[in-house]
Amino acid sequence: MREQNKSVIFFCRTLFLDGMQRNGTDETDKDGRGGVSMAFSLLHSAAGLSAHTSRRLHPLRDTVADHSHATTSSSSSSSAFSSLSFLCKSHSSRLPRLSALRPELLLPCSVQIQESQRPTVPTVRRNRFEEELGTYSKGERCLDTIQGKNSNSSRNRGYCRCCSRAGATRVICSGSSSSSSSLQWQDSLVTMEDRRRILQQKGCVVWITGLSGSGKSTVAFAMDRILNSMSKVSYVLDGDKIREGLCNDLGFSEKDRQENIRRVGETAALFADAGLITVVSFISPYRRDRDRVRQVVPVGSFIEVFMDVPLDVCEKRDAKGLYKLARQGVIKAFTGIDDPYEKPVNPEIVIRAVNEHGVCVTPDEMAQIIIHHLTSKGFLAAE
Ligand SMILES: Nc1ncnc2c1ncn2[C@@H]1O[C@H](COP(=O)(O)OS(=O)(=O)O)[C@@H](OP(=O)(O)O)[C@H]1O
Ligand SMILES: Nc1ncnc2c1ncn2[C@@H]1O[C@H](COP(=O)(O)OP(=O)(O)O)[C@@H](O)[C@H]1O
Repeated sequence: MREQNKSVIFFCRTLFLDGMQRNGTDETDKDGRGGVSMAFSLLHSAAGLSAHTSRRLHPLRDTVADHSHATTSSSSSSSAFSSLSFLCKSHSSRLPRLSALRPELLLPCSVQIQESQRPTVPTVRRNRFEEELGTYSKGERCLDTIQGKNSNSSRNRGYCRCCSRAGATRVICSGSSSSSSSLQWQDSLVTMEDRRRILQQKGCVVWITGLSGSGKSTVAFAMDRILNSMSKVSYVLDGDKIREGLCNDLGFSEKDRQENIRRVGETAALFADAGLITVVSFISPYRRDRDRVRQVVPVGSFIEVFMDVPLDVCEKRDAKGLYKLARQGVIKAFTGIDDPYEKPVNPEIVIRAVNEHGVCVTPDEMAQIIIHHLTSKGFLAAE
């Protein structure tokens, strides 16, 4: 068993799910279990490993056990990517819960738990959106200022508002906050460029927005299939699927939609950081929410695709019968009927149901338009 796993680990691609990142994916999950187990579950799926819904499992203990199974079984797979291994590095706030795990569960599945070696600087990281849009109070400083370090991590963009240093690393302020956690971002020792060389592609987020029935999912999965046939590693985050798991506590109010998009945006950004062509198909009706996701993805790596399909076409399709129910008033706040949809102002790609000759465009043709864009921007090549 141990020997077998050694070889798996030797070949595998690693990805850190660091306690720090819970600030993004499970910020509203006070318990902290849901986001981590869901992230494991999604990554299992992305790697083509056996995926279990997090709700069926005891979060953490069972995902680790599940991971043990996945790692072992992946040893026979020829796909390098299916040998994904997770090194879960814990910060102090998570230790009590993780330390309850039995060592015999942890050792064979290469999940290592260790406390940060670095001295902990009492820092508090706010919601990233607030950081970028908001201002800092007197006395607040960014982590760069405290540690005097600079990072070239692709996700650490922007500038520090307190010291106004352009190109500074992630903005983390040391001011007071309602959160009592002591967080410190640890940069990965593997860069995006390292991953790009191996995968022969550059991670990005293809964000498909449009009305219900505009063809978002159809195009997303057509892209996934075509990219797969080109030996490119892609993964679709589809509204329906994510709403069953990661966002199953959310409805369709403006606030819930905002949180929905924030969570999937953070998840997509992690997937892109891991090198995947990440295809996201959500209505995402609010321009502000989409623009915020653009901010958490490296510059140039967010490709907004607008499914410019008129409401009457979507309503005629009514694949799920939801428009009919919305017109009858059974479903409230349905996008396009009694809830707003804000069209993108300057999307990278606009997809229309008919071409300039008035001929219907097939889903594969739509997918090819997006893939052509990815190729022209260099996302499907190593350099
Ligand atoms: N009130 C209301 N408005 C819009 N859509 C609704 C609503 N209620 C349920 N549904 C179904 O939920 C799917 C949209 O989920 P999303 O996560 O993409 O929505 S959003 O981005 O948070 O607005 C959407 O799926 P798609 O048809 O694939 O877009 C609908 O099937
Ligand atoms: N290019 C297309 N031409 C014609 N029908 C399409 C096209 N793309 C999708 N459809 C159909 O439209 C309906 C809604 O598509 P779907 O992908 O589920 O939309 P969304 O994810 O935006 O709700 C489905 O019945 C699908 O078969």
